[in-house]
Amino acid sequence: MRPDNIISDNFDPDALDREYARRQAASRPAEAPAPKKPQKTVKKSSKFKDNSIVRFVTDRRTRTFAGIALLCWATYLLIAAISYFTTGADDQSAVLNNTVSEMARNPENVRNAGGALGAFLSQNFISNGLGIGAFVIIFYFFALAWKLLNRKSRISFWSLTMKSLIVTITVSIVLGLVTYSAGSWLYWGGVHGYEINKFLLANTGIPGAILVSLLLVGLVMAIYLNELRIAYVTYRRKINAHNARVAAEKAAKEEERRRIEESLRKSDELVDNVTPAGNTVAEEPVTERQLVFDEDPFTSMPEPATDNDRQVYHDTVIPSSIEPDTASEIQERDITEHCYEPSYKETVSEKESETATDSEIGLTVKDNAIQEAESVEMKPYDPTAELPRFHFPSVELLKEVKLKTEIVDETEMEENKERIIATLKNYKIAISHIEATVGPTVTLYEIIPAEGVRISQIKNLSDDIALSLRALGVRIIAPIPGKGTVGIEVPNKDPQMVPIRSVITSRQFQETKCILPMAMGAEISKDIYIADLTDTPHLLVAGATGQGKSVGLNTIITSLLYKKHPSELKFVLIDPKSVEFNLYAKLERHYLAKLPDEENPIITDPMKVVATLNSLCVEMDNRFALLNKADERNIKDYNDKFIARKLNPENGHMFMPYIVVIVDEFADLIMVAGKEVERPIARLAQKARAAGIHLILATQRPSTDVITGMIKANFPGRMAFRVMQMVDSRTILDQPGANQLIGRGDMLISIKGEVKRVQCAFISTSEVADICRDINDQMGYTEAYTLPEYVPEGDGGAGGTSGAVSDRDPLFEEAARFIISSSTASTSMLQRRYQIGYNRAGRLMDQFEAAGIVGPASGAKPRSVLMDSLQLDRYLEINNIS
Ligand SMILES: Nc1ncnc2c1ncn2[C@@H]1O[C@H](COP(=O)(O)OP(=O)(O)OP(=O)(O)O)[C@@H](O)[C@H]1O
Repeated sequence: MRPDNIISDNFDPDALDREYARRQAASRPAEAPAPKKPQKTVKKSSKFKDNSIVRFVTDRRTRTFAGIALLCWATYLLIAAISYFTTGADDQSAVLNNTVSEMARNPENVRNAGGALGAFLSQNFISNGLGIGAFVIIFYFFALAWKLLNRKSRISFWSLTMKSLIVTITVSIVLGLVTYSAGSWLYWGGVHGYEINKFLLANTGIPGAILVSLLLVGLVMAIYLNELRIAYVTYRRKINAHNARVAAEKAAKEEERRRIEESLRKSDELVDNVTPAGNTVAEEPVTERQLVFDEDPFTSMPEPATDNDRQVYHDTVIPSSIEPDTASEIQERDITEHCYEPSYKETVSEKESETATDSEIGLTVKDNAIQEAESVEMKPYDPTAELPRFHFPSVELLKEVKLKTEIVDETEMEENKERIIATLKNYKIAISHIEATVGPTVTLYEIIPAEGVRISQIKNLSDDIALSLRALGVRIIAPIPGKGTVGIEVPNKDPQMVPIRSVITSRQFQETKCILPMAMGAEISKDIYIADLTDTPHLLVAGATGQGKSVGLNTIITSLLYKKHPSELKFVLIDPKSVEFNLYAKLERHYLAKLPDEENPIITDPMKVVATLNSLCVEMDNRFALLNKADERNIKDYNDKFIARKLNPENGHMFMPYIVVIVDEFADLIMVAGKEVERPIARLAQKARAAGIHLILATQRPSTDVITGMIKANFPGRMAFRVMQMVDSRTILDQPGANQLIGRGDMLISIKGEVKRVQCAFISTSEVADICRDINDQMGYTEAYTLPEYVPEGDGGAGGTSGAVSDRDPLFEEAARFIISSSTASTSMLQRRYQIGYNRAGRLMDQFEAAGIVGPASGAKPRSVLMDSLQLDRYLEINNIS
């Protein structure tokens, strides 16, 4: 028997095999041949034997027997050791001069409760051995016995042995020192403690001996401090859990009490309404119950959920004068109307159905009575709990830019004023008042025309005013909506940039209540302009090249990153140019959403864009299904309900993050994928808002072939940077103005029909990189948010791949010839060649595969072409295709 293996914490039968083999090998005669071979033989030959030993040792009965034996042994030792303190002095001479059997022959000479053996063991373990430290050994035996008897015990054999040993030695040495000079019949630290201290005192003096003792005490404390801490934490946790349970029960009871009160109150009203006027019998129970209530409805009234509740409730609440049918109706209506809390409702419904059968009053249990699990006692769901330590990027990552205090000097302003007045005068337009507001890039001169002046007259003078002011891009707003004035925006000679830091640290942004705040920059009034993307709800961004679109998109993303936890927001970043969004790839595990198995978190391949957009449509549909199931109409209410734990995750409910889809260079996408892209975009734009999906499309070319009527109609939010032609301004804003902007982030934003001129906040690429790095350095999810898989129509279906004539694409023959002539077959090639979308090209490729023209797909590589043109001719002929 190998006790080590029996009592080891992590018992490993293989280890037992190995150990056994090792010992067998060790016990072999020295002249045994080369060590390796025989060892193997031994192992093999003893396998059967080993297994039976292992089975025996690990058998539950063996362990139990060993445990009980050890327990008895430890108890015996304890009794003998305790008895030793009162009998040891008397037994000492007998023990020292006799053997155990000699003492046993004269039991009258031994007083120890453990008899001769007890006296012998006590003397040798305590006085001659470890002193009081021997008790630690006894404790050790108890602990081992417990471990053997209790399989779930988490005591580790080696840890227990080591710790017991250290404590035993410490107790022995420390007591040996403390009682070194005490004249006693016993060595309190045992001979062991005494001898060590004798040695230490002789060699190191008192300080050396004390230091050794202190060192040992320190070691023991270090070992047990952690254990004590763990024990304390476990204890606290138990106490807290208990308190929470008690509080929850109390809250639940309180809630139930409130509901019952409410329920009874309503039934009173119903009874009053149903009871014929002047019926005195009806009044009695009400008064009675009111009296009962005044005492305590919970002690004096039976709870409706108990077995007799229906009857009591019936008897008390519903007057006997009411016809049974009416009574049951009242009951049913009352309960279904007022007991809407699921936990209670379930109970009541069950009870009701039972009672209904009993009393045959025909109560029906409504299916919809069981709603989503609601638990009053649970804390609200915390979506951020998975990443509890996530912190928003520090504003220190954004550069502090020293701004000039004076953007426009007084003389410049006065000169401009004079020129405006003079120009207007030339056209016989008199003004009664002029006032200037200096913004970061433009100054707004607000004039109040004299009476009788037609506004349109001023409107037509923008070019003349621009000429006289020698300024580019003068914009006239006539009249300024909501004010009785005409505005003339004149660019400042020295436009000022608006650093993103000033926007992010602004009070407006810090205190904003917007759900998805886009802090875009500063208005002319220098107020920070913040729009809520959820109100927008989809945004078109346009501007000629180099006018600030990309910076604008970065500003939007940054302001969202500074406000939304990764659990609340996901981005789908589409960048056909493959340059703008690369930096954001670092946000993958925190903020990005992508298709399953997609490697690149930034979508650059137009074909994948189509798949992603369609997948977003599936996500939208899935979300709507959940909203319907939860009886909610939009994501906000749904999430609120989920947070309040009124929706059961087991029924598929989950917290939904907002999804913001941003496409940089939409024109490129439309050119490649055309309708294939436009269709899902239009679908999303029409419906996705309620599902928390918002789109931002940016384009350099706001022409009507890119921003089609369908797109325009569904994108109410517009953001226009400088465009070169008025027609582009009209396309994007439905009015001129964007062509008069001065560039470098100067923009017009139209949200909910209101147009504002804003200087877009500037964020540099290095700042974006720093923010992304800061987020990436923090703990994130294991992967990006996974969008649902999208299976293109016809994929895998008979129609798509069968190659049936009716399903065959009209381009089949032409495209097949093209593929054969070019000896390569890829979907993107077909798309480019025939200007078709990804889905159609994919379908064509499937038909080619079904016809045996091309081989199966092999990852990203083009498919192999399996036919030559002659074979193709034959195929077409046989299948009657031409
Ligand atoms: N808000 C701004 N404040 C100050 N300067 C800006 C601002 N926005 C853009 N700029 C300047 O204009 C340059 C071009 O901006 P950006 O890259 O955003 O243009 P774009 O419209 O995206 O161009 P493209 O369509 O060619 O990508 C920037 O490098 C910067 O110098």
